[in-house]
Amino acid sequence: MLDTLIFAGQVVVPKSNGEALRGTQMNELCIIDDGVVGIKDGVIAFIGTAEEAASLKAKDTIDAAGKLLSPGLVDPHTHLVFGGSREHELALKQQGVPYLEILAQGGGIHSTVKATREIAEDALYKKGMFHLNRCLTYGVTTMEAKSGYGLDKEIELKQLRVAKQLNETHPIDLVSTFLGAHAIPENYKGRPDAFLEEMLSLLSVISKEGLAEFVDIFCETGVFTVEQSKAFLQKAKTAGFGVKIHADEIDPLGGTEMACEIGAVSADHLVGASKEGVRMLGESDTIAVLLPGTTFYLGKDHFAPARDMISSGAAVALSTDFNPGSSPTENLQFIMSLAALKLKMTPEEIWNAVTVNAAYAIGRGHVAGSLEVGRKADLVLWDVPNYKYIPYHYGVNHVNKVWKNGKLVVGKGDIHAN
Ligand SMILES: O=C(O)CC1=NCN=C1
Ligand SMILES: [Zn+2]
Repeated sequence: MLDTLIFAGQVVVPKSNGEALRGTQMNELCIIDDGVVGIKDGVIAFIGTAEEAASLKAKDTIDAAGKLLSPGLVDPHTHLVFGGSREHELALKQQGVPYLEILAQGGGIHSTVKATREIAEDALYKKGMFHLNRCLTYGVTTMEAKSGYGLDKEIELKQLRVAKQLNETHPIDLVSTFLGAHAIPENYKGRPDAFLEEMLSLLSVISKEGLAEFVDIFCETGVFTVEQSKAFLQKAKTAGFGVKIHADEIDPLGGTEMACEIGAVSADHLVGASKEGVRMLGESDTIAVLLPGTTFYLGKDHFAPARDMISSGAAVALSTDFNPGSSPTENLQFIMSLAALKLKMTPEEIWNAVTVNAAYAIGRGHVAGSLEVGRKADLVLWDVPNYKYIPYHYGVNHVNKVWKNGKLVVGKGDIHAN
C-alpha cells in the first residue's frame, strides 16, 4: 500500500546520469503522458503510466488529470540571508546610474551590509523563513544560500549560522556558500589583498562548524580582479571547499576562463563571457549558472550567450540570483520565461537547467533535480497542461501543490511549511 498516488496529465522526468547534462543532452527531456508517480515513506516508489499503475493502491490518490507533475525546482544561486532592502536605489537605476557606480558610492552591497550588520540574528532568521516560504510556493525544494553581507568575521558567521538554522527547520534543503569576498568594506578600502586574507582566515571555523560547502567571490571591476579571485579560490579549494565565482557579470574581465582553468564547480552570470570562455566551458566540468533576471533587472540589452554555450557543449543551469539589489525576486518560474525569451533556450533545456543541472551546480545532483525511484519525493504539481506552458505564460505562479520528502507542504494557495 503506497502513501500517495498522483495521476497527472504529463510527468517531467529529467534524467541524471551521474553528472550534469551538457550540449545536445540538454535538449533531451523524458515526458510521460498520462503519467503517475507513487510515494511511500517520503520516497518515490513508482513512476510510470496510468495503465502500469492500474493495480497500485494508496492511502491518498490524487486525480491531477490535465496537470503537469515535475521534480521540485532547484535554485542554485541566491543571496537569501540579508537585512533590509534597496527599493530606494530604483530611482537611481531609472536615472541610469550604473550598478558599479552605486556600489562605488557606498550603496548597493554596502547598503545591505549595513542593514545585515544591524539586524538581530532572530530577525534575520525570521526574514529568511519568510523568503523561503515564498520560494516553496513557487515550487523550489532545494536551493543555495550565500553569505556576503557581513564583510567581517562576526556578521559573515551570523549569516552562515542563520542559513544552517534555516536548513534545519524549513522544508527546503539549503546548501550554503561563503561569499565573504563580495565587496571591499570601508575599513579595508584600497587593501583588497589584506581583506581577502581576513576572509580566508574564516575558512577553518566555517569548515569546523559545517557552515558552508562552497566559497564564492565577486570578480568584477572595482571589486576583485581575476588574479585576486584565482588566488583566493585556489586557497579555498585547498581548504576543501567547492568553489564558485560571480564572473563576467558586468565587465568582461575573463573570470569565465579562470573558473574553467581552476575547476570551479560553477561560474555564474557570464553575461560578458568571451568566445574563449564559451569554448572552455564546453570542454570543462564547470557548470554555467545563468541569471537572466539580473540582466533584466539591471536594464541591460545583452544577455549571457546561452545558445553559444550549449552549442559548445557546456552544461547550463538557471537561477533567480535572489538578492535585494540586482535581482529581488524568488520567482524561478519567471526566470524560466526569461530563459526562453532572452536566452533563446528550448523548453527542454530550461527544464533541465532548473532541475538536474541546477542540482549538480550545488553538489546535489545525486539527490535532487530528477525523478527516480528511490529518490526523496520532492514534487510539484502545476496548473498547466504541459511542460512547454510555464516558460510561455510568464509572471504568475503556476504551482498547485508541492511535496517535500513526500509530505504535502504547499496546497492550493496555502503552505504548511512550519
Ligand atoms: O547587489 C547585490 O546585493 C548582489 C550582487 N552581488 C554581485 N552582483 C549582485
Ligand atoms: Zn549573485
